[in-house]
Amino acid sequence: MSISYESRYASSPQGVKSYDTTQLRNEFLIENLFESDKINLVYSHYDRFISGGVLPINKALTLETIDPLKAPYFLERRELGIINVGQSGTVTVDGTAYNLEHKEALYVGQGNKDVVFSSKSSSEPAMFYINSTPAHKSYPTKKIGTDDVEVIELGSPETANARTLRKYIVNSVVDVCQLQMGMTSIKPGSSWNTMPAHVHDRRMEVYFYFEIPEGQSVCHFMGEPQETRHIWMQNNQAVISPPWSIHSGSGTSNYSFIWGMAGENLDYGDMDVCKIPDLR
Ligand SMILES: O=C(O)C(=O)C[C@H](O)C(=O)CO
Ligand SMILES: [Zn+2]
Repeated sequence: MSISYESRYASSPQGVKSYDTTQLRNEFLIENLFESDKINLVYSHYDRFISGGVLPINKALTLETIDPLKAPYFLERRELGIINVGQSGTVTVDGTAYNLEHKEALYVGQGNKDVVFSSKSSSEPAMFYINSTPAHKSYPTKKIGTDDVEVIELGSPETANARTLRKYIVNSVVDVCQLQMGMTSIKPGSSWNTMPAHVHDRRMEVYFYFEIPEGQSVCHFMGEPQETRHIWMQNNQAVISPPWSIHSGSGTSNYSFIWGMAGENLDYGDMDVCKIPDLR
């Protein structure tokens, strides 16, 4: 089989207070997203959010249904967001081919039966990072190129959090049921993402860290604002953030990450910001 999945159940904030490093990592860290000629998925019970990596090298890979969906095909009741963090590739949706270059994205609406991923070159493969959430309506499939995104500059070098945030799959760019996805790149010399930190109890979130240089790492902070924990992240790993948790990180160099979220509403800005001196 080219597709494999793992289920992660929800944890309460009370329970997480007593987790040691191993249990924290087992519950929230997603280590092996990209494996040659495989689709690796993690099905989180927070908002039934699926995160995955697709790495076609020698063959095309089909997004087949998985048992937890109990559905005849993957997108029967789901929508899908794809961002290519590798080289040139193609996603074919019910016979229509969409070429995705580095950092281009595709939104695939609910009801599409066949989704097939391929790379243009096996020596310089595409790497498709994917997020999928339950969907109640079928919206059109749409490619989002690097010129289509909404760009916001955040932070400053003085507070070590200068970064560029790009909104790819948000409802001002593409019609969606509940999925939101974007990419944030930390500027050289800065290290912090999402600082001041925030929570949004209406939505869970997953961060996928990439472009971390060899030999460097990102320390990701999670937990209730007054009860934080950390997880050391390596390149091309993701981390699940429960709705009650902050999600922020500081790297030993600059880096990028893809954020994806789902839940109650589509209001990107309705986060509850935590005052930095109040964090514990
Ligand atoms: O650097 C940031 O700030 C972010 O990228 C924040 C994420 O977009 C987020 O957490 C949205 O809720
Ligand atoms: Zn957030």
